[in-house]
Amino acid sequence: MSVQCVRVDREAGEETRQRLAEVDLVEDGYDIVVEDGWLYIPVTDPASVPADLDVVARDLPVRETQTMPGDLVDFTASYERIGDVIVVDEDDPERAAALADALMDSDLPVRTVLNRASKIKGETRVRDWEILAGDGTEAVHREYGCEFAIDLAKVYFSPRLATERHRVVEQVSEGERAFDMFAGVGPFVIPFATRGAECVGCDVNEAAIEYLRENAERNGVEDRITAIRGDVRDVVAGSSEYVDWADRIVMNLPHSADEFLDTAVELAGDDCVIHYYDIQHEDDLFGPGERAIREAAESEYDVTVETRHPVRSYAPHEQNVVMDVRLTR
Ligand SMILES: C[S@@+](CC[C@H](N)C(=O)[O-])C[C@H]1O[C@@H](n2cnc3c(N)ncnc32)[C@H](O)[C@@H]1O
Repeated sequence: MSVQCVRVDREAGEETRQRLAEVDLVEDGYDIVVEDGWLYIPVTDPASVPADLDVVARDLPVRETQTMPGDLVDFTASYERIGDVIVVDEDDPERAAALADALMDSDLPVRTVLNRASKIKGETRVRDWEILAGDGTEAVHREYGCEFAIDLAKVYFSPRLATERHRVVEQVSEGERAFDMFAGVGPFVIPFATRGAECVGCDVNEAAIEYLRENAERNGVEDRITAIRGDVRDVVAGSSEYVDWADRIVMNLPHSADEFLDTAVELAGDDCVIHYYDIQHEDDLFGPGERAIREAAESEYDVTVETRHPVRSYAPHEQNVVMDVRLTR
């Protein structure tokens, strides 16, 4: 997949990587690649890259897990970075404590180290955390020029979807109307609004809606975002305001998006693209979603699947996939 990268002479590679890492700009989800004497370092936010560095787009291999940098090579655990919070997944308490100490002593910008203490669960898709070092579960994360305040103990957020979200964001044009049915803290609608879209983000989680409002203000787009708390089915059924309204709909609730397709069809205007996220077995990644969408929409709309691709692997033989589906009538 095409990713924004800093391209530097190989000789200056490590120094540049460290410089970008210090300001939290290295995108951990892709491998760094060397080719023809150049090093390509994927970045989270091309707009914040210092002006003396070249930013180019190129294909890079997706990195399934991030391994610990230089001074932490003894640890094989993977990690994710959300602002200055590092998230690890370590079952052994002694190793977890040693890992947290090593991370706090490393040259990474780290305020807190969290260990996963449960799976993502329930309607709000939040997990339990063990605080291994530092304080609190709140972070401010930057993604492609936008800033998101997040409390990981209260809301869902995954930095691994950054490139996929950016792919969708790039399709948005000024003046269009976008509805995110499961908006979380706003990683789709906030960048949509920065491109001039009029957006609605709905979420059943009160804390997510509070952060969505705060993040809209942080990014100066509060005038273009309406944040609504509630089950999106009730929100749409209870008001005609958004019926036939949307040019674009985001459905990122992968295990149960099919249960919300009737609501999506109600929201859709005459020409509407749905970004439909799903988790399916590798034997038939797209069939179940496509059949469900056709069943919900085909009596009213022509249905065209414009894009389909895996986003990341979810479990052995299971993939998180996306389809961009256009409904026209
Ligand atoms: C997988 S998260 C996605 C959040 C965000 N779109 C993102 O990419 O980070 C799904 C979100 O849907 C919300 N949710 C679950 N059921 C819902 C419902 N019936 N109506 C509205 N939101 C719901 C959860 O609270 C959660 O924030």
